[in-house]
Amino acid sequence: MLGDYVWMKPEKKGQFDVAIGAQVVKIAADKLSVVDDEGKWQSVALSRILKVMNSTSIEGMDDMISLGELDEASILRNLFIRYKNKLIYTYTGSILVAVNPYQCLPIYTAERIKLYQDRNLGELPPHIFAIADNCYTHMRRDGQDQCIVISGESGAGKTENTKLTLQYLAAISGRHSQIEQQVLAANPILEAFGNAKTIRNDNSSRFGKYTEIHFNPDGAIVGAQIKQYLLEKSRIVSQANEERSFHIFYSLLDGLDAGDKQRLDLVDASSYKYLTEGSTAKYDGRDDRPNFSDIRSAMKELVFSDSEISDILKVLAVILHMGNIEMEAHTIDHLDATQIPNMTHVERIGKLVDLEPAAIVKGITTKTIIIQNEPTVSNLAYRDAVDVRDALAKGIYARLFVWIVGKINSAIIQPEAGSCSLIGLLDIFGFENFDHNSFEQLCINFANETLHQFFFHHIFKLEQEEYDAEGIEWNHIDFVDNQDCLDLIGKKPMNIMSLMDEECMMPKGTDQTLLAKFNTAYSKDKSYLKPTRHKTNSFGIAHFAGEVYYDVQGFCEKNCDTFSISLIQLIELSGNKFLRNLFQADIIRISQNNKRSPSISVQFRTSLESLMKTLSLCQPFFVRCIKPNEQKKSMLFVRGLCCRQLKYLGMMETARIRQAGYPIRHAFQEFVGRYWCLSGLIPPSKNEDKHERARQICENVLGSSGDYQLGTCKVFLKIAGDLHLEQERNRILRNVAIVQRHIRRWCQRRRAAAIVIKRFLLAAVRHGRFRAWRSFFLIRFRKLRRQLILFQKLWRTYLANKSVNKEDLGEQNLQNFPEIPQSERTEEIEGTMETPVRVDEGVRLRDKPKGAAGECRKSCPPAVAEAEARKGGMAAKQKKPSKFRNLIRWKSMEGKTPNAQSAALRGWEAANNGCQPWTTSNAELPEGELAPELTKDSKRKSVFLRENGLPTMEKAPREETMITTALIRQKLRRT
Ligand SMILES: Nc1ncnc2c1ncn2[C@@H]1O[C@H](COP(=O)(O)OP(=O)(O)OP(=O)(O)O)[C@@H](O)[C@H]1O
Repeated sequence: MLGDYVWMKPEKKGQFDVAIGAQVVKIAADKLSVVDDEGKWQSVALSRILKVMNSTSIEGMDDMISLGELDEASILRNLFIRYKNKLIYTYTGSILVAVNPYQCLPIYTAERIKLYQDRNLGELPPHIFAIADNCYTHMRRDGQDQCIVISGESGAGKTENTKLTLQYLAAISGRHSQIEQQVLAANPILEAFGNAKTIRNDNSSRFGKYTEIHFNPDGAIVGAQIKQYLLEKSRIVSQANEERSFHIFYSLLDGLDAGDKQRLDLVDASSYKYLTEGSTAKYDGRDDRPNFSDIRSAMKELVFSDSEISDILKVLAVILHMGNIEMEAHTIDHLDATQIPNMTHVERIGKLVDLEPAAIVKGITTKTIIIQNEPTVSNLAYRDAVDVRDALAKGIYARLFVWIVGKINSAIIQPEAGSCSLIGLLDIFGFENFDHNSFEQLCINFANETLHQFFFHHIFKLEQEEYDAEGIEWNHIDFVDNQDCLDLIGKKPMNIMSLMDEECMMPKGTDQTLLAKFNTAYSKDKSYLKPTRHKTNSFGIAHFAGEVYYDVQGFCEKNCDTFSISLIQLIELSGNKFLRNLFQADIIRISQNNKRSPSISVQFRTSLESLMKTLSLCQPFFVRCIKPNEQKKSMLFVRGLCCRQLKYLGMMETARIRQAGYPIRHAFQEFVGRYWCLSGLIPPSKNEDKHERARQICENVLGSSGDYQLGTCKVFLKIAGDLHLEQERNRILRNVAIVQRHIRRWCQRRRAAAIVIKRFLLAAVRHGRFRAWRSFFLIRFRKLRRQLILFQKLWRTYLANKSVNKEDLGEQNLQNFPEIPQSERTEEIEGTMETPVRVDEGVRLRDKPKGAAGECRKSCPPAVAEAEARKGGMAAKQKKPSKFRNLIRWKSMEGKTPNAQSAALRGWEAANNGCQPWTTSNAELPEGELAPELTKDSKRKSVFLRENGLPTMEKAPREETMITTALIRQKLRRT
């Protein structure tokens, strides 16, 4: 149908040509017009159309194993579609495929780092940060060492992804300490001394690197260690066209100031033979001058001392001068010899490292051999002398590089880091197949074969063996095992490398005799390819990534790493301690009469074995880097090149096995321990059947999705199943955390409140405030009690008054109060004073029998009455409430001593306590008119009056008070 996507057969039938996707734009009778994935319009016969494309392949998927059709064409298209959309990362299960974008993408920001933190694999779009985070999480969760193996061709992006991983780990580990800065600072130094521009990559690592990052139990970086493998030291003396030597030389010559340059007798890069072989001292995209200052500051960060930096610069200058030593063929006594016509550079070297020029000349133009325990010196032919000179330069640089790595390690390795967990990052040279391959390529490809086996061993062999052992149902997938190839190069007893070693020991061993031995020994080996007509000096090996032919020229010399005794003796003569120190191990070896150092192949195999041992102890993650084009251009995806890399990396088989298999597995105990919260709220007991509980959890959460299988000891999960379980667990834990947070907050607040009170009381007691607070509360309590009593009183009074005839009590206000005749008043006074009547009895004074009162008066002489009045409360209480109570009182107290008057008043006042009398200030009473003694009495502040004889809560209005005061005056005057 129009608009449909289809698969088309490839035009060519090459090894790496696979079906291409296309969209149908026109349909004719026997032809289709299509636009293919590369944007080409084509009119194709129906026979070229293979099938309609699966919907998953049209837009592309984050994870290859989700593709509906899993073959080379769909995997390649998936990468292509995503690459076009600047999505350079894609998963194949837990394996990350990274296509080099050759441009800066805004996907490595601090926000991205935060985004990927604590996320499960597959939760977010594929990213190198997701792998790094997963690795970190696994390390912390399981306490197991982890490693990330980053592989791919030269220029595929291994080093960039290693750096990004390192930056991510430094960012999330959270301590931001000096050690993190030091670990990051190691990179520019290593790149300067170990990287160079090659045809394939402008910043190619010419050594393998395994970086171990050590973390403490809190997940913070506490140290690191770097291991280096097989530096390509031949680059020091020669480079292919358009290639350069190691970056440091160009940075040094561009970045050094004039004074330093003069001191080292250095000029610009174009003046040095060792730097001009490739005729590209400068290239776009690299500025060597600022790089040099970066390198120096990185060295400072890693505690390189000034004298060490100065010595390093001297050694580099020596290497450059060495390359410029010109030699001429010469004969002495009819024997080949070499002479040095111009001694300028020899003298410069001598000056820099404190060596006699004659000793240098002797060292590089002659050789010392021991014959019958006697050292015999012979001249070297021109070619041999050049080789010795170059060997000296290479030897010095290789040892300098080892020393620099050691120096970095001494700054970043933490002695206590032994007990910590680690994450290892392996950035090792990819598979190499050039037009001309030599000994180095053989070693590099051997390392790649070993890593490939590690990868396949992990992905296939172990996986299949484990499925079988656990009784998991799945379809077996065939894969190509590279064991034969490994055996041929370096594993079986008589392998290529051991034959090389043997040949190096032979006095007459040459590269040609070595090749002849290979041809004889491996003529029947499937992986060995005999020299062809065009490649007579080469042998081939059928690697997992294709056939590679190696030119044997220089094999023996490179493998033996001949660094003659004469040269070691020359170094020993140097007054430069740093230089002598670089050769310390060789000097010791020579002094112990051990003439031979282990061959390069032996050293390489030993370090490779140790690396594989380390990796096998870790939980590995794999990042497979793909180089999309050879031109280093952005947005250019060359299908053939990518397809080749996918094949070499075993991505097709990987995708299939990952799709069919269960990459994540947990022992029952561990699984139940982690996910028990997904099957109710009861934690697993010790004796519980963990298999049954694991089954319950899987059924609860994953149902019949097929994302899991239960083995005999383990739960096997697909990525999707694991992701789902993790998400569910996180959801439940989040909810639990919310509840816990509330409870904790409540408890915390209670505890905090108790602490505050306790603190306050302690402080109060300490500062004497406790009493103040106590009295404060007591005052409040008493006030409250008084108010209650008052209310009680008022209520009772009210009840009592209710039963009293209000008319008889005389409801007259003060304004129209009638004049009281003298007689009446006296009687009243007398009656009142002498006849105690209880108010609450509700009996009027006048109603009481006068006789009783009279008798009382008679029986009570004035002294007794006074005493009565002094008693206060009782007497006053018994008096009938009256407007004139005070007058009566004063009347009755007339003629008494001021003290008696005052006492009577106090008694009265006490009796009226709580009755809220009218009060008027003494000050308002005219001085001398009313009880002058009273006003003089400082304790008395008020005269108490009663209103209508009834107790009241209301305060007297001001005018009434004044009237009352006037009335008192009037009454008193009258009396
Ligand atoms: N993720 C990326 N983003 C931007 N540019 C990248 C990325 N990855 C790689 N590159 C570019 O590709 C170049 C080559 O990458 P890198 O040096 O990492 O390759 P390599 O695989 O380590 O090569 P070699 O094996 O030669 O060291 C880098 O210098 C950089 O310009």
